[in-house]
Amino acid sequence: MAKRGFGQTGAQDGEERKKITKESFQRGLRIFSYVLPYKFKFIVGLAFLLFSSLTFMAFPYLVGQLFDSATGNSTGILTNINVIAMGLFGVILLQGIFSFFRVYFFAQVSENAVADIRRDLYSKFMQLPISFYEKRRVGEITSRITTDVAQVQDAMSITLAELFRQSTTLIVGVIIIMWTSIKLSLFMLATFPVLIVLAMVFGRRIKTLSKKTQDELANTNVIVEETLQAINTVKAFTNEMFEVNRYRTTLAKAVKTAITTANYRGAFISFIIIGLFGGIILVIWYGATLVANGDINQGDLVSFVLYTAFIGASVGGLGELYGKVQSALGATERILEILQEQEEPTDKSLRALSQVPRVQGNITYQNVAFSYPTRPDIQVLKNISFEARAGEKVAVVGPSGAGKSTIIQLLMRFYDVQGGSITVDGKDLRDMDLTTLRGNIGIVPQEVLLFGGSIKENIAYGRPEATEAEIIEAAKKANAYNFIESFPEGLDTLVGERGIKLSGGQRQRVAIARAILKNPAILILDEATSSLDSESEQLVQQAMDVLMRDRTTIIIAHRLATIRKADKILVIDGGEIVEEGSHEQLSTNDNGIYANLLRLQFELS
Ligand SMILES: Nc1ncnc2c1ncn2[C@@H]1O[C@H](COP(=O)(O)OP(=O)(O)OP(=O)(O)O)[C@@H](O)[C@H]1O
Repeated sequence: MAKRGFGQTGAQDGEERKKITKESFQRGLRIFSYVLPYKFKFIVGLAFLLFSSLTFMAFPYLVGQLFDSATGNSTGILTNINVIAMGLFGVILLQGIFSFFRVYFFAQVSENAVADIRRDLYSKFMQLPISFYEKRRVGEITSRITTDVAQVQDAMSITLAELFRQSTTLIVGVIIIMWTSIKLSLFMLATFPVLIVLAMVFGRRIKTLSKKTQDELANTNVIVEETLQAINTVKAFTNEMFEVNRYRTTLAKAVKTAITTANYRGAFISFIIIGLFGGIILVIWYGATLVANGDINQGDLVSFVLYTAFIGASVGGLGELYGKVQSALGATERILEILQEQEEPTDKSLRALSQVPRVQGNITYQNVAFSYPTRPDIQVLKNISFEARAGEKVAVVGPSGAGKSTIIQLLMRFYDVQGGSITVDGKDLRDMDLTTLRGNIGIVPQEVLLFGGSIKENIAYGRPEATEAEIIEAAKKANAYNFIESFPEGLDTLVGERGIKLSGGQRQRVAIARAILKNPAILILDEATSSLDSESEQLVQQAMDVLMRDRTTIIIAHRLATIRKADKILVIDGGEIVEEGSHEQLSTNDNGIYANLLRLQFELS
């Protein structure tokens, strides 16, 4: 079967960080539908956030009062130094308590909402058609559920809170200073537009650079993932150092960009510091002249300076937050894009295989034409017509790349045909429910992939509701029970990454047991090209024979023994059926392709 091999790359789709526009912001807000189920906690969290932001704003005021009462200029209700100091402690205490509850509630909302997003994304991944996966790299897709979701989580818990806090500080701060002294406030505010314009120019540059850093880092991760997945291939080709160099080069590029970004970020931060403190010095200077003229008193100047520092910090903070909101919006859009992808039309109401209506298994291909969605210009199948009646065994043979696996993929409706039609029991696959179709097909692939877990779980994958007795029976029929029993833990023996490694023949027999348990009307066998030792081969063959009984079987055949038993042989070449008939009919035609294939390919098997 055609596999997506090592080093194969899918078309990479753009991952631009979206500019914040009204539309992107509105689209981004749609992710908040995930917050809706937790809206009560969210609102309580927001309230605590507001309380903590507001109490903090009392701090400069009280410090001013403290200063006034110390210098004997006190005019307000607060005159006693001790009372004011207590008040300051009170403010900090409240601030601490409010912050705790703010974090507590926001964590509950964001953790739950993010788990919901992850669950929906994963459920989507499971239900998207194969063609979706062919256009993308696995690393790219997994980063949706990891990196992008983490960014959204950050946005929901930290960024949003910061945004809210900084904005409150800015607005309330400006109102308070205006109220304290209009003159001084206007003077102070005159220095700010300059700061803001410069911050925006800086911010934009940093944003593009951060995106570049992210992209380059993603490239390095793709190398890690691909090579780890295909570590055997890397080692077989002794390409370890080649890969290390490839990684090193890509990493070096990422580091270079990251450092440039960091330089800009550093410059940005020092600019904020210098600008901010420069501004404060100017304000103190002008404030001092106002105090000298008796326009305001000393305590007011102290609070004013503190408010100015708060306002300055929040403006600086908002600049940084802009970038974060932007990344979060980008991540949100990428997540929503996936959530809006069209799923395969499976019937989710059919919970158990036993509920799937059984077909008889009459298969007809009528002038089928097909090209893969990723390569629409290459026609892989042309005008394929054949029939497999219920219970018949049809062997598909032909050179590599002829289109054998494609014929099978179309039967499972991994893709839709572009011309002609495929019917099962006279019904077009496109009009058939996908769950019914696939529920009636069993497959024993060439390379059997077992999931991490016990042998029992792996066999039960064919029919999750099966009882232990049924699993054992299937294992026996598949000639698998003997070797399973020889393991100390029997059916509970773990396989896969952390378990025992089964041999090729054993894996195939587990796959056969899976298919027997599923008991499908239609069977697809993709014979292994690599030969097993003769004993194992015989066991597999026997098991296959049991499995094929009374089912319509389509076999991508590589062994003469299998082909001989077939009711019909289809010889495929260049995406077309070039010969069709029984072994006896085809092998007598000495000049035929089949006879030639027999000589070249099957003679020795
Ligand atoms: N997912 C895919 N996307 C694009 N092209 C594909 C895909 N799978 C297979 N092809 C192409 O379609 C053609 C037929 O491939 P297919 O896997 O059906 O051949 P095959 O006869 O099964 O070969 P083999 O015996 O080597 O497995 C090949 O040219 C292959 O490159």
